Amino acid sequence: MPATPLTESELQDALAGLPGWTVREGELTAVFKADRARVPALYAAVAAAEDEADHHARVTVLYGTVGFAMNTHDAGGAITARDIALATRITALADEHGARLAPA
Ligand SMILES: C[C@H](O)[C@H](O)[C@H]1CNC2=NC(N)=NC(=O)C2=N1
Repeated sequence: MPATPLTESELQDALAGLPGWTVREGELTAVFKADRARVPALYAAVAAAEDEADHHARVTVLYGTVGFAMNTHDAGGAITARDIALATRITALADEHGARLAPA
C-alpha cells in the first residue's frame, strides 16, 4: 500500500467512512470506551493486525478507555491510506471486543 500523503479531500472522504476518528495534532486518532477485562484481548488483536499490515498505532490505555493514534512515519508524518486501512481494522476489532466510541 503506498505511503503517499492523502489530499485534503481524500482525507475528508476517508474520515466520512470512519465515524469517531479525527486528525489531532497530525495523527489519525480515536478513543474507545472499553471494559478493562477485555482490553488485553483487544490489544492482542490490534497488535496482530498491526504486524500483518506492518503499520503501528500508539495505543493509550487509561481506566475504561483505549486510544489509538497514528500517522505514516515513512511519509514524513502524513496521513496515508495505510493509516486509514489500520483505523478501519481497529474499528472492527473494537466492535468485536465490545468497545464503543467514547464521546468526543
Ligand atoms: C520498516 C517498517 O516497515 C516501517 O518502519 C513501518 C513500521 N510501522 C509503521 N507504523 C506507522 N504508523 N508508520 C510507519 O511509517 C511505519 N513504518
